[in-house]
Amino acid sequence: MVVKAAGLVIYRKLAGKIEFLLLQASYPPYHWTPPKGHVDPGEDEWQAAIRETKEEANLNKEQLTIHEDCHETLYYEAKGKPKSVKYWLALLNNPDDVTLSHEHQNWKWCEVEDAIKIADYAEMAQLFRKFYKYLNA
Ligand SMILES: Nc1ncnc2c1ncn2[C@H]1C[C@H](O)[C@@H](COP(=O)(O)OP(=O)(O)OP(=O)(O)O)O1
Ligand SMILES: [Mg+2]
Repeated sequence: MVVKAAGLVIYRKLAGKIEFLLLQASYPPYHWTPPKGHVDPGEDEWQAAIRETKEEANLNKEQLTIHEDCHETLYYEAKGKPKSVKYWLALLNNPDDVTLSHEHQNWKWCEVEDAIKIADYAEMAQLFRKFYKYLNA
């Protein structure tokens, strides 16, 4: 059984530059990902993505413009189980402050190459490239 998760790849535009939001886990391996988490029973991936973004970064749907047509699903193994994570791209309308839940210890706004470095996983790198291309198309 695949463990399903979902999230939002949030970006902002600051001084003409696109920056992506990454959150650092407060537990090993202290990895950096966009806000995301498990799909709860009775929820679909879209609902989970929005709920997790609120819980993890304190950002509401109203503060975001979600690009419903720009999404990607990653598949990898986490804690010995296959996991899927569906991400949609979302603009943070105003570059407001982000506040964190206890699950994270730090956050960072990163330009695309920095986001790719810090996220550190090959599929995540591809996802950032694809979403960045979408924004520059
Ligand atoms: N894109 C990825 N590819 C491969 N491994 C990853 C990727 N992202 C994270 N991992 C690793 C880091 C951890 O060792 C493990 C679980 O991380 P992650 O999927 O972020 O779940 P999580 O349990 O920390 O949080 P969440 O509840 O938000 O899904 O998988
Ligand atoms: Mg999470």
